[in-house]
Amino acid sequence: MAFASDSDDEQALDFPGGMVSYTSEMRFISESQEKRIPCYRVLDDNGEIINGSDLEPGTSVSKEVAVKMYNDMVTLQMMDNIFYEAQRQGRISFYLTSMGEEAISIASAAALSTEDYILPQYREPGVLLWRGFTIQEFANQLFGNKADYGKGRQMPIHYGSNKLNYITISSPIATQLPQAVGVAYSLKMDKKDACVVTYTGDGGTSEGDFHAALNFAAVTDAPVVFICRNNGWAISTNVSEQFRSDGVVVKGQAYGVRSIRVDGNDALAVYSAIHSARKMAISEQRPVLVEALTYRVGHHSTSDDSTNYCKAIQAAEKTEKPPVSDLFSDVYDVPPSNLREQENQLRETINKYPQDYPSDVPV
Ligand SMILES: Cc1ncc(C[n+]2csc(CCOP(=O)(O)OP(=O)(O)O)c2C)c(N)n1
Ligand SMILES: [K+]
Repeated sequence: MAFASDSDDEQALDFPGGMVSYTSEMRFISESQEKRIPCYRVLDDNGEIINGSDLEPGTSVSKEVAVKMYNDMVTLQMMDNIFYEAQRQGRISFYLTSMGEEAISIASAAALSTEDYILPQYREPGVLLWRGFTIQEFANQLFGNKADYGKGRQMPIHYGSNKLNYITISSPIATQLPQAVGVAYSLKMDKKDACVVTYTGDGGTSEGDFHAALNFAAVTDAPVVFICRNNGWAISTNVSEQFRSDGVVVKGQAYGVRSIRVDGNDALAVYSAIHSARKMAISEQRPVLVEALTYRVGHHSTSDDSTNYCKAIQAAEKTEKPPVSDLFSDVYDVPPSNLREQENQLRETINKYPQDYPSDVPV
């Protein structure tokens, strides 16, 4: 049996990737850290800048940029409301809103150059809006008309724009991630002063493509920024059923990718983090992972009814209604005759017209 000694610990193994020190202590690496990775924010709960907060040095947001960010976030909400209603009216076949997640797409777009390539998931039309895609251009795609750049071949919301360096959305989750690394590698070979920014939801990180992409980006030193919108849900699957790790941010380190967790509802924090991430990606030629914590305020899409996976709602819906007799009890110790008469009349009416009364109320 070997005993631990200090001198043991000083010995090291020269192994590909660097020196590995020896230890005679058998210690498994814990599956979790004691404390969760903190979430970077700049604004407090009231939207005021926190004193001494760490905005990236040199990143002051001009009034013009701040106003455009606000305008675009409001425009995105209005656009979502109108197109959502159009879908409900049967005028388009499908729609998906960004409600609750506007700050991630708009503030990240604000921190980029239009030379940077975007490989989106589907909840980032805010980037297009920021870059000047018009409401008419969105509408043309949604209606699949002749003016749609995709010639009506795609489902609604699968936008794309050559002019704006926004690669067309494809439905299969996470395929854009390894593709983004390929695009970033080509920018690297061409020595371009630009990077690739690719988006995924937390659900996308449960796909193999996410893991392949992070590793691929790390080993090719590709200038790509991965932005994960962690809104806690992949349609009806909660993150607790998707992974046991501390969210998504910790996966970066395992692949050798620098990473940060940020408050996705804090537009200034998103702007600052993406501005820094872009600079690191280009000047240091490396990938960066950003996990933005956020909430999906609406349904997943028009094909989904999220009240179905509210557990509370399902349980309440399945529980029997109180019986008819409860309508007449709990007021009088001995019900007066007129009340008993009303109860009898009600029961007779229900017996006569059962189809007009809810079947789940015990008579
Ligand atoms: C490979 C693949 N599997 C399943 C689906 C069906 N699907 C569409 S969206 C979605 C949820 C994705 O969730 P997430 O990545 O967290 O994004 P969010 O919708 O929350 O923005 C799923 C499972 C798909 N499009 N592609
Ligand atoms: K995709």
